[in-house]
Formats: sequence, C-alpha cells, structure tokens
Amino acid sequence: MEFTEYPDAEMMMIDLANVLAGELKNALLTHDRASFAVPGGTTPGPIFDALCGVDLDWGRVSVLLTDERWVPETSDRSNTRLLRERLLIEKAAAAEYLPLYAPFETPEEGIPGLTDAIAPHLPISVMLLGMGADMHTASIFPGADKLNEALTTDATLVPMRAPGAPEPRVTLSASVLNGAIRRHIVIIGDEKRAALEKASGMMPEDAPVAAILQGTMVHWAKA
Ligand SMILES: O=C1O[C@H](COP(=O)(O)O)[C@@H](O)[C@H](O)[C@H]1O
Repeated sequence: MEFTEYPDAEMMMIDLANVLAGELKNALLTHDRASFAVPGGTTPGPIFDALCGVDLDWGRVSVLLTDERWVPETSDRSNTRLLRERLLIEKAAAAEYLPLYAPFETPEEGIPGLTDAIAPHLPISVMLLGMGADMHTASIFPGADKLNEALTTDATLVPMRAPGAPEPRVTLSASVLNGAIRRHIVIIGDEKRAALEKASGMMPEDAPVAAILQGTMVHWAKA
C-alpha cells in the first residue's frame, strides 16, 4: 500500500477530492462512462462537499456505495441519505446513482435486482473506501456471519450481519473492491492509523481491511 500523510484533515479532504476528480476525468477520456464507489459513515462528508461542485462530465458517471445499511433513505443511518445530501447535488446531481438498498424486508431479497443493476458498471473505475477502528472496510466486519463469503466469493454483493453493526448490511465483495481500477482509503486519527498498520500484518479473516490493502492508496491525517 502507498501511504500519504497530510498536515490536517481539511487539507486531506480537498486534496483527495481533487485526486478523485482527476481520476474520474482520466477514466472518461478513454471510456464512455465511469463508475465511482464511495463509502458512507462519518468520514467522507467533507470530500463530498468538495467534489459535488467539481466541473466534470457527471452525466457520464455512475455513483454507488461500497456498502449500505439495510434501512430506508429516511433513516439517519442510511449511507444513501448522506450521498443525496452531500454528493449528489450541485454539478454532481447529473450523476447516475446505483443504490445498494431496495424496499424489501431483508438484503437477501433485494440483492439479485441490485446486482443486475450494478453489473454493467464493473469494474469500478475509481473507488474510495473508509475503515472502522475495528478494521472493517465497506461492511466487511470482523466476526460477521458472512465474513468468509465476502472475502472469497465472485458474487458482487454479500448480505452481512455483524456484532459491530446495528442493522443488516449489504457490501461489495472483496473481489469487486479489489477489481476497482483506482483504489483509495481515507482514515483520520491515531487510533485508525494504528489499526491499519496492525491490520497490514494480519489475515483478512481477523482484519478484513487487510484484504484490500495491496495496490490501495492510504490517505491519513491526524485530525
Ligand atoms: O459503517 C460504516 O463504517 C465505515 C467507516 O465509517 P466511519 O464512520 O468510521 O468513517 C464506512 O467506511 C462504511 O461505508 C460505513 O457503512
């Protein structure tokens, strides 16, 4: 993995937004469309704030999440809600959105239709991941019921229930994450840096983020 340390989180968010925008523009030079996978959670909001106003051909970009909580968009827990409020606005409102949630009771019922919709957009052109201090990335959690499946399957999406996750999830599988052409992970703070460094010497079964570190650019700021 390639590690970049920034003077502060604000600078990191702006620089990273520029890097991602540049990679999307490059992808659109050689392809009709580009796909852009992004995390939810508490970290990426400021990156979205910077990206949504960037001048690029958003009408040719398909945006998807790396993972989603199985809740409707009206929930505060919805990663889609974050995207609708902070990324899919201004110039980026022209982007296509590929949801990882559908109004079924369980992820298992929704996954076949969601998978069909994502299939034409793989491999992902540009991907940004987050990571929890427990070393989960996307919704591939340590101790999750389908951890082994998420790490080994060729399927696109995996349903996930984990002790560290209050609701069922849907996650892109490790094979789809590793298939992304440009791969980045963004983390803030000493606790996550220590977790990431520890994970790099561990097995993905214990530290899921280890499954995607090879060839992934890590972006870190202390605060
Ligand atoms: O639950 C999730 O957690 C991770 C990390 O989130 P953060 O709040 O610690 O930044 C996130 O990357 C993932 O997309 C999200 O669903």
